[in-house]
Amino acid sequence: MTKDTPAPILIDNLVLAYGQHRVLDGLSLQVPAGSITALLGGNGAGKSTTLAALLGFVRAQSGTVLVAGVDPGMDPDAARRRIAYLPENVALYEHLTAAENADYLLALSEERKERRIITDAFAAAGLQERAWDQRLGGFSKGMRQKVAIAVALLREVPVLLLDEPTSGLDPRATVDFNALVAAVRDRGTAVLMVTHDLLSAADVADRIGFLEAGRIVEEVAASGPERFDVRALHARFAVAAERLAA
Ligand SMILES: Nc1ncnc2c1ncn2[C@@H]1O[C@H](COP(=O)(O)OP(=O)(O)OP(=O)(O)O)[C@@H](O)[C@H]1O
Repeated sequence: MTKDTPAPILIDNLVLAYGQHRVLDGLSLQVPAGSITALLGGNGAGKSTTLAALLGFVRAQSGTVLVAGVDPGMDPDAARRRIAYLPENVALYEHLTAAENADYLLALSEERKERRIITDAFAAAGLQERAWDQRLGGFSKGMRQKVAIAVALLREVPVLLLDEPTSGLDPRATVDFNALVAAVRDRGTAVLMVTHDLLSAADVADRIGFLEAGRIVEEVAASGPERFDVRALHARFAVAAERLAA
């Protein structure tokens, strides 16, 4: 990978409106390979819309969106083949077991793996062995996410999108989840995480971007001289959220 390699997630000057309502207004954001960016912002700031644009669910009025070099507006299927996506409520099949879910989801994306490879990924994701052949019906949110992230790990895609992944997780499950996301990052994946959880973002992200009025108003780094101060950020973020709610 050279310095000149384009970032797998590349958004430049994106303008996107629902009817008359302009939600993204000149949004620019790049997530390089092997890094995690957390996108924070108040309710309705456009975080999920940003993910929808990357997934090709919504089309922009102007600007550039590229997923590993593919424009999701032009070829949404090709873009989605390059993305592992965990929506806020992970969609899995309740009547199938964890292993059957993984098998089925991998078959859908034409990336079937043998059982041993699937169960190795479950183990890496921290899903207990006794859950591998249980139906999803009784699984907690944390367990569902482990299944989903195991599938994401197996797909070996360049981009991972996470929508509010730690909402509803207890602190232990949040720490475990963040460790998993860091492991995915360390394999070279570009990770974009939408969240309200500043502490969790500060724990795992390399960069945090604040979305307000349809664009990134501030971006901070997790290491080096620009390393952010979580308390100062929290104070600023709370003020921004109040301003949006007003
Ligand atoms: N399909 C849609 N049609 C019309 N308006 C929409 C649609 N989806 C989202 N919006 C509006 O766009 C704005 C941005 O919504 P979005 O879901 O992207 O925000 P968000 O930052 O993810 O919010 P939250 O933190 O509450 O999940 C909101 O005002 C929302 O009502």
